Amino acid sequence: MPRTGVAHPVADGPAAFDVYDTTLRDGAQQEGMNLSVADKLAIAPLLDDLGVGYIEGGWPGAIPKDTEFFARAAKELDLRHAVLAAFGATRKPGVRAFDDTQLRALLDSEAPVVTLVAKSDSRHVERALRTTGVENLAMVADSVRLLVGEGRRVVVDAEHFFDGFRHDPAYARDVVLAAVEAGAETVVLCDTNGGMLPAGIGEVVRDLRAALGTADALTRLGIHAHNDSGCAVANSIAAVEAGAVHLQGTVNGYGERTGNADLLATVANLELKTGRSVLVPPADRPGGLAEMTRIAHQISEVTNIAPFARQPYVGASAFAHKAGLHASAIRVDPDLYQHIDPQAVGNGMRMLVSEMAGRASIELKGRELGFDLAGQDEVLTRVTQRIKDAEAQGYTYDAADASFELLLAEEVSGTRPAYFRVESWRAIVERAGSRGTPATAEATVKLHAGGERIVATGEGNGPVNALDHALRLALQRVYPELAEFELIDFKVRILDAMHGTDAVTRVLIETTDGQTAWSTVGVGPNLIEASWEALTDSAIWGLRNRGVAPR
Ligand SMILES: CC(=O)SCCNC(=O)CCNC(=O)[C@H](O)C(C)(C)COP(=O)(O)OP(=O)(O)OC[C@H]1O[C@@H](n2cnc3c(N)ncnc32)[C@H](O)[C@@H]1OP(=O)(O)O
Ligand SMILES: CC(=O)C(=O)O
Repeated sequence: MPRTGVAHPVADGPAAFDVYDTTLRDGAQQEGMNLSVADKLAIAPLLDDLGVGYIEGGWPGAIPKDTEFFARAAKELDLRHAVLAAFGATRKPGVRAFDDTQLRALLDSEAPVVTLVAKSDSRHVERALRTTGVENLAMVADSVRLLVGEGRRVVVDAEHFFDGFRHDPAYARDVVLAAVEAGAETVVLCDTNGGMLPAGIGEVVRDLRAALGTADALTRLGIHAHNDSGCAVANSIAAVEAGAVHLQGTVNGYGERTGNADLLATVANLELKTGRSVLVPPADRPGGLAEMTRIAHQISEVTNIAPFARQPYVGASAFAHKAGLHASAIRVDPDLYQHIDPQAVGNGMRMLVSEMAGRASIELKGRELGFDLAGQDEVLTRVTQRIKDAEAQGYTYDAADASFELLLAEEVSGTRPAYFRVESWRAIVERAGSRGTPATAEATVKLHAGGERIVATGEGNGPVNALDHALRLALQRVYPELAEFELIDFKVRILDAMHGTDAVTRVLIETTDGQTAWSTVGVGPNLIEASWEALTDSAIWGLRNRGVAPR
């Protein structure tokens, strides 16, 4: 087969099973996502590390950034296994394929694989394309033939296939046949509106294969599922089990509306639950399933969309255990409450401590934090009770590991790390000037550390900010390490909304020293008091974590 003008890495043909990523095309259709060319160039190698076979880079000719992406990718990307695919549509009705400017742009992209979206629901042909069924079949065949003749491998995305097949099975089948007979190597059945359920997907794929008759053996089918019914991953697996050998999806399930099938969960299910080997990670770089969690989070960094904690397999909560009964079984064997070993996908098990904890939860969390509490029933009972009492007052420890660790250290050793002793603190807010002039705050702390009594005053744009400055200023003379600590998140929650301004307040603070991030909690009837508690816990945990001895 001729391959003219192809500058990107080329794979000779489809594998027995293809994983085709469309994060950079359909994923980018997600509300709020706007990927630059540099973003796409940063994501593509991560997808290659994951081990996908294809990276759909975008729609050159329709979106200027995507045209630029393909031009730059040819020079800048060094992909080990994945092949780039350019996405576009079949020729316009009544226009020769050769003269269709968008098809020309797909050729100009020099992507070795071109994926064409084609109408396969006769209602869409008539109402959206406003042409005849016969002309649409010609649009599919002509477009595929042109691209194949120019040496491109062609995938056809049969848009609205499942709805179309149910409405007019013969026409939907004819679209598939037109693509295959013209030389498309794979026809991807799209649940474009995402409303299907797994049983229906399996049924349609099987019925189509029967309707293809002898052509079935020559036809590679794929699946492209959207998540509008919440079933995109299950629908993709149902299609694979019914015979699809090409899987499309997006990392983290990004995509139009409610997103596409999450490629990560789908491939993890296929590899770990059905025994198929579908990823081809590079031999010379860390990748594949075991790096999936890292790759998912690195891609989140580039898309600037916060990772979803409850995402299957790769989410921070995917293997986080809160209930005491779960922990007690996990202490015997983690498999009793986990569907896989989290390490298989590069994730890890975490214990959460809360009012739902039992002694086993505390023992396992303690082990995670470096405390061996096995057999220390008295300590375990005391800590469990203290946690339950504190959570009843409004504390929450599953979001404040650092405060829990300090509490545990105190119960184990009998004392709290004595880095400083607070004599008093105060904060005032002042607005000097007329309405519209920003208010400022000033705080004074008096404490004892390093054998001295220290009085320090800090200013800030609010009382907590001022207190934070004053506390650091006072302590930095004795603990210069504090200069590296930075407050990165501050959350306030009113716990008893019925009480209005005299309600109990919970403050959660996240701090970093550039290497580690830690969270602390404070609770009180007063926002500033709760904040002070979280701020002091934060300073103490940070110093203790660095191995600094009280001075
Ligand atoms: C299911 C999917 O997600 S497919 C991917 C969809 N992605 C995108 O739409 C993102 C990129 N899109 C774009 O940049 C623009 O929509 C373009 C450049 C493709 C087209 O823009 P415009 O020429 O301004 O047309 P517009 O978007 O208003 O309408 C789409 C046209 O394509 C036609 N069309 C739709 N599907 C197809 C198809 N498979 N084959 C040929 N023409 C098609 C429509 O009938 C309509 O034609 P009309 O202009 O004669 O009414
Ligand atoms: C092609 C595509 O993105 C769809 O049908 O959903």
